[in-house]
Amino acid sequence: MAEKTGFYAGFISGYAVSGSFLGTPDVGLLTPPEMAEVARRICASAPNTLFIADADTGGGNALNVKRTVQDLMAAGAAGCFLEDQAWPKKCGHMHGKQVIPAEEHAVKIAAAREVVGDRDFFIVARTDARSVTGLDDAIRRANLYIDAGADACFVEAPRSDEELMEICRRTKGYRVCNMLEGGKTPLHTRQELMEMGFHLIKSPLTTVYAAARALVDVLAALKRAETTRDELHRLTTFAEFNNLVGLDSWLDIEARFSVNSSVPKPLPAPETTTTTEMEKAKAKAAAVVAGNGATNGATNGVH
Ligand SMILES: C[C@](O)(C(=O)O)[C@H](CC(=O)O)C(=O)O
Ligand SMILES: [Mg+2]
Repeated sequence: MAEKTGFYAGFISGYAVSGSFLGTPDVGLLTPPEMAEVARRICASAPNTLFIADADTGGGNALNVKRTVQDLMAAGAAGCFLEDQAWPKKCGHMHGKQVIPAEEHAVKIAAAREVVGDRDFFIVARTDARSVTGLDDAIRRANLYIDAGADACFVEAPRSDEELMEICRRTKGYRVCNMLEGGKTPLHTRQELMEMGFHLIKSPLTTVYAAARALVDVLAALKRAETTRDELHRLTTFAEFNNLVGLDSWLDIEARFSVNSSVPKPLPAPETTTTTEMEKAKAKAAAVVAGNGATNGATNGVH
């Protein structure tokens, strides 16, 4: 849906996958192999979209980071986030977070960089230190992680426009900003954040919250009225949904390769659908990531 809407990149949110895949809050229950499996399915269903996956803490030390990054690359992701929380982590906007020593996380970022080598995979180093040791330490950590090999830094959960601007003034590399509805950071447009100095902007929970709102409301209506005949405006139509999941292209294969059809006709050679280097560069330079969750609200689109 994000791809069809015109987003060319998306974020696969740990919070959203915890909620939709496990039915649990984002408090360290989702494991890296589960995230890699979801990422594999999402990347396969939208092969022309770049996806950055949330790798949380990477699952442990440098060894776990190596496996996690390799798995996400094999899944088809274009990049990942690696954060400096102590395990079990919590959603960045929740209370009670703890961080590991900065030098320990810098080593994990360096390990991720080594695994990536000269392949094109975007590493975002996230720090959760703002609510633990303060903004100055968070900024120091972000710069340390850039020096260790991250492409971009993400200071999690700044609390005001002043803090957003301070982060842009004092951090190196590409900067990521998160627009989380109901979180600690004021909501801004892509343009406003880019003017402050952010390069990659995501709305990680927009789709999962929109899907949850719709499900809660329609189920309540069904329970109350015991029919949905007056609720059809809340739903996609049969045809609309079939179109979203590409029914026509599958029916075309069925028609051409059924036993009753004559000799199957191969399609003309497809146009190149792989992501070009230019598109990847575009995503690195200036992207707005919107929460992408498909039907289960697990992922986000990017402008
Ligand atoms: C972006 C995020 O990593 C996610 O999983 O969606 C979140 C939300 C956030 O903290 O900004 C998370 O891990 O908590
Ligand atoms: Mg997360």
